[in-house]
Amino acid sequence: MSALQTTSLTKRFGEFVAVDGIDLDVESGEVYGFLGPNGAGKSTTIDMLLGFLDPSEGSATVLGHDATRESRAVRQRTGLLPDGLELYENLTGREHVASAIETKGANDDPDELIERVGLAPEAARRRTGGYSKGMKQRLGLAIALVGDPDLLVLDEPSSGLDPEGIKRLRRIVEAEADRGATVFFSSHILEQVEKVCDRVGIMSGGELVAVDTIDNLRAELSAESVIEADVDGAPNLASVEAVEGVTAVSERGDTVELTVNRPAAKMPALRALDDTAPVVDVTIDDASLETLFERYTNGDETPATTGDETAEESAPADAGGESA
Ligand SMILES: Nc1ncnc2c1ncn2[C@@H]1O[C@H](COP(=O)(O)OP(=O)(O)OP(=O)(O)O)[C@@H](O)[C@H]1O
Repeated sequence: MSALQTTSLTKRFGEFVAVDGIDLDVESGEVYGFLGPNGAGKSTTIDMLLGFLDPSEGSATVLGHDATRESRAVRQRTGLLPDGLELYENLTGREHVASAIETKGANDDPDELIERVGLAPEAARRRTGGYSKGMKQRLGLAIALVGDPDLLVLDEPSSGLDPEGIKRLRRIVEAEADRGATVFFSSHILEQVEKVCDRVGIMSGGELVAVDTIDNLRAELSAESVIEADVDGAPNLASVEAVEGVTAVSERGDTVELTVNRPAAKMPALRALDDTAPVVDVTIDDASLETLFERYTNGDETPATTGDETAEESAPADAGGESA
């Protein structure tokens, strides 16, 4: 069953097409990574999914509700951590969580949620005006978790988190998925998406340019490995080039560089080379997920490989310990 489905979902701002006819399909219980560099259209899509923006064309169905006409019903069952969370500076963190519980008619214990996201109880009793980015993100996550939502929409949730916060976020996402929630997780940070998501959709320039499981992306990636082999003697490059799956061969001094387009071609290529000149050392560079991402989003801004791991000025003490 789909938790979230869009049909030709489009958003134009004047002449500019921010989201260009995307067809998303996210299964119930799935952890879906919504990837793309800055400006790719992720936040605009999320705003349409939750009824904050009307589509210019197309439609979205979220948890069985029309995202535009029934946005209240969608939002009641969704926990959202928005990009650029806005807080009331004069209210404490705990007051924000308590207010979210009241608004949703939920019966969560605010202190439990605060502990779960790793915000120290003393920090939660302070006004949010002095919060660091990481503390705001933790608080935003606590608010998103209110009422055990059927769908969690997390827009760049790791932004501003330190490594401990990122690990904790991952465990929370996993626990939410185990509970049966669907998690829609937007990010330009590949490393985190790779670790938690069942499938990813890659946005570029407003278009959904790829959708696949991480395993399939990996398989496609390993399709391009570069092998550097140091040889003792003069190799016959033509016989290596003849091996199926070898796409490029070049020689630099005693080093031969081979590019293969599938994992199964690595050993035959090396054997063929070794037959012509003994191979004395080998390094294999399997392309990273980042390389694939760059290929799909070519021309767009290069994504970061790690989070904005900005140290929090007043890093919250680990109130809850490291329980999973
Ligand atoms: N209200 C608006 N008016 C005009 N253009 C807009 C508006 N909102 C977004 N855009 C443009 O639409 C494009 C997509 O923006 P969006 O915020 O959805 O991207 P994103 O993938 O979420 O990027 P980021 O990771 O930077 O948040 C950008 O070029 C942005 O400048």
